[in-house]
Amino acid sequence: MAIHTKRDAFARVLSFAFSRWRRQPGRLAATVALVLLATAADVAIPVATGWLVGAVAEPAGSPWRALALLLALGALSIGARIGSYFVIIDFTLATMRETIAEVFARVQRLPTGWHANAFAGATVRRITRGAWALDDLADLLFLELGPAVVVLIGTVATLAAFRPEAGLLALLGASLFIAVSLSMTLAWVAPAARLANAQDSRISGAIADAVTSNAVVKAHASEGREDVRLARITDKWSARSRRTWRRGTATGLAQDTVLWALRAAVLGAALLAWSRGLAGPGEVAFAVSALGMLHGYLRQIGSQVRMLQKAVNDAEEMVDIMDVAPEAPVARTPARALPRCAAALAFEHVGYGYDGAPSPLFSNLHVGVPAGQKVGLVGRSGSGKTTFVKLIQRIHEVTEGRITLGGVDIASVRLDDLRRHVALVPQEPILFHRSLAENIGYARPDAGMDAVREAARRAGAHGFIERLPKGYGTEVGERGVKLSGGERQRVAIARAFLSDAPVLVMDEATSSLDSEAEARVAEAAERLMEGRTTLVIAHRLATVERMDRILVFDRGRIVEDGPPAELMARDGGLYRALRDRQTLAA
Ligand SMILES: Nc1ncnc2c1ncn2[C@@H]1O[C@H](COP(=O)(O)OP(=O)(O)OP(=O)(O)O)[C@@H](O)[C@H]1O
Repeated sequence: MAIHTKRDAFARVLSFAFSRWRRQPGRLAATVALVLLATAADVAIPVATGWLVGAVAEPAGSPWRALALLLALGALSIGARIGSYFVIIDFTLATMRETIAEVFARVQRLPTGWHANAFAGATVRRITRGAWALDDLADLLFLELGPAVVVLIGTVATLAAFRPEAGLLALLGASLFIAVSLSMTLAWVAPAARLANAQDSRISGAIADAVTSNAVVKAHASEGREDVRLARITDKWSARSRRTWRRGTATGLAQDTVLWALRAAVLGAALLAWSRGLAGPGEVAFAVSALGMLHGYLRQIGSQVRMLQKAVNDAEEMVDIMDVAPEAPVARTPARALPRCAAALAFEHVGYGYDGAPSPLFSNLHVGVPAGQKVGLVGRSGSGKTTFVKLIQRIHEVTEGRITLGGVDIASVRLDDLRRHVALVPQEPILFHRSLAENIGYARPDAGMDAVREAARRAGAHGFIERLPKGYGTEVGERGVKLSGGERQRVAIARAFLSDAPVLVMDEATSSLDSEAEARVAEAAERLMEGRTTLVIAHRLATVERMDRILVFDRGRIVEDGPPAELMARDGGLYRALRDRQTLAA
């Protein structure tokens, strides 16, 4: 995650919000204009009231015109205010809709490493809380704080016109008040709120993590342990929130203290002037009423500044997401199209290491796979097989050398093109909580039901799907929990059939299926491999024996390379040792 200083949250969040608000200039201008109109009417109402009272006081005066004006101003104030609410409803909803879409689009495109470190639940919370904070932010700035500041400036200006020294005093007082409010909020409350919000996201992350793994929790009868674990996280959240809220309250106290100090200074000065005969009762009354007005506006602004801080902090973690760079769609220019037939694969002097690893996993890895060859990748756990296939999909980017498909450097190919070229059948297929038809069709959204059925047939999945009460319309549960392991694998194979990619990467399941299920999966896999360049991270002897060629990995190096029978015949070879122990990825 991008690291930011605590104080720049306001600048970052406000510039994020304004850049989205600017996309609706008409609604923005209408909101501001209507709010200003309503505010102007509000300010004029006491003036019209004054006329009315003045007219009544005069023996021959007629108050009716003043009354008509007063009613017209009242209607204008209500009409303009309600109008601004109607406009801001559409303005805010459009902003929230666009922001959610934009952040979701970014989250989907963030690198695998980011997702590996993020809790899904926390990400959801960051986005939803942030979107709602944008709603608060718009209401506060345009409907409340903005008009209040305008009125304050107007009041100070009126005071200054009437009594320059009173205007100066009001200006100094208001400036002191706003300076105290902003500095305490920015430097003291906001950093605490940032930590509280991070913990708030952790609560969502922890709940989602435990709920997602509920089967494991049940299997270990560890519900109580999970309760305690969550309580630890909420305890910390509560401590951090208490600190934030107390700081907010203390800021309110400081604001009130400044207001009362201002009141004491002004009244003290007025009374001193009166006691020396420099001011009459009229002047003292003026000072009292002007102060009362100022006090009201400043209090309002003070509480709005505190709400503004909350909205900014609530949006902050969402804005952070937008600062993380997405996967590069094309790492090196110019982008090239991958020919459909590009199925020969080559690693040319490839180097790659994970961040933080003491030494690179691969260095100078050099190996070619001709089109259509079936290659088994074997080796001990952690020897680099998974990383090898991830580099082909550009889940990680090589740091040295290059990988080519059909002679084209994959770094110069658009990511979506590359990934459509490589079908993946993972070890633990993950399905969407959607219908089976949607899950299989995911590989090719334009495929019709006939193509989906055909793919399922070839994957040996059609039979079990047809037997389900809702057939292809059956929803499979989150991540596919309602299907058996073998069924999930056949759905993943059906997906790969449908995508019809020239390169196939399979990570064979290590968990044992019963022999019948295993035979079905193996048959389907065999059919899928036909005519494709295939890389199988292989764990089963039967699979390995059917391969054209085996690459044996050991600590990031390919130590043996050849047909299975030839490797088996090598005395003292690693493949043979692994086979003798019957564990190909121990
Ligand atoms: N995301 C990651 N971040 C840091 N190190 C990683 C990451 N993924 C893998 N590694 C490390 O890289 C090395 C190679 O891992 P890799 O997953 O490629 O091995 P593997 O041969 O596929 O193992 P297995 O058969 O157990 O799946 C291991 O030491 C592993 O700990």
